Amino acid sequence: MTSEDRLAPIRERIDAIDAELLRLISERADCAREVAKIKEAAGQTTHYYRPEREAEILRRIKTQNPGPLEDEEIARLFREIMSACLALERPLSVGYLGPEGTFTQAAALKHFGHSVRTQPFGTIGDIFREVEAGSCNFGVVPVENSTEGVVSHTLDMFARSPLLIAGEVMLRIHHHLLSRATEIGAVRKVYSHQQSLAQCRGWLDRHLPAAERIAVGSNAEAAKLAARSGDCAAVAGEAAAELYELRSLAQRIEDEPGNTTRFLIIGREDAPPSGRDKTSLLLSCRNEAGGLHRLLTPFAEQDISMTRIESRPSRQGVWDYVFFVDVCGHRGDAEVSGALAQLKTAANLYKVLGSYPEAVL
Ligand SMILES: O=C(O)C(=O)C[C@]1(C(=O)O)C=C[C@@H](O)C=C1
Repeated sequence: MTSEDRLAPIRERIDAIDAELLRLISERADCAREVAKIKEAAGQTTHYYRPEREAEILRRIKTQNPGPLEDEEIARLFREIMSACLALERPLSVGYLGPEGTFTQAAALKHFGHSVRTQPFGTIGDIFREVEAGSCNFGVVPVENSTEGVVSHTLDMFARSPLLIAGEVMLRIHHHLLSRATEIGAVRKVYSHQQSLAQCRGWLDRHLPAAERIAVGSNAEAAKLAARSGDCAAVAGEAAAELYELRSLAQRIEDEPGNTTRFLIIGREDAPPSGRDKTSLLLSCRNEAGGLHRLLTPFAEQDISMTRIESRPSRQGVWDYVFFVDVCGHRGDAEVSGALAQLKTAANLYKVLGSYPEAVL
């Protein structure tokens, strides 16, 4: 029997499975239409997107996954099915830090799937403004990188904005050296976002010590610039290579192999409880011995884990600081709401930035 003969019956099985999958996915899409009708009747026009429900579904799929596909892979497939179902109910528009091809766009698509309308904006401030004005349903902004630390501009925007955090996305960041040149030796200038240059500092020192490093607004803009001249390169992601037709001269040049960026989903509302949530807060206390310790004591007393604390100058006094704090749990949970009530009375500044599901994908 030839290999073609052996393949034929398996392909027949695949065709039958595909027909069944198609039937089931269409049936699921019909259910989404029913859901939309109920939401419409209830007048919940702003609640078509349900982050807590999506997080629950993805978590369940991952625990039920029998293999052989990886949990992440199967969750990505379901992510896209839900994205298409939501688009049938009501398409979402999502603003991100552009231009096209940035990691922020990749984060937006990872979180919402490919059926949303993504819209690039030039600055983090523009994204906040557009979501506040209602021209985008949600925005996606970078907040911290595992190698380079916090994106301070994003944190500062929260201090001034009424927007809330409705979700988080973790994205593994792989940087490549992209150019029209055919070899690394021909590269005289390297463009990238300053964080990316910093994340690849060691590699650039070793392989391109003489090349000039130029910081620009985004990795995608760097790729655009690199596409203009044969002796330039960009440090950017895979999406930018395709978009700007650049050759990848070296892959995965980041100094830390676990390099991950965390992005936040910002919206006019945060998310209802999903069972595994985080709450982000903006706090400040009196500038005195033990002030911060006293402020955070309610979390310890209620056994609430703090996953992050970041300090930023308050811009009000020379030595005054505000703290960005993330804790496990939803602000509607009894322990968290108890701790928050205590905190509110003790803090100089107290602002809940939102409760939202922990990243699933
Ligand atoms: O359950 C809902 O409320 C739905 O709208 C359905 C659905 C889904 O496809 O499962 C779609 C979009 C929502 O964001 C959450 C879930």
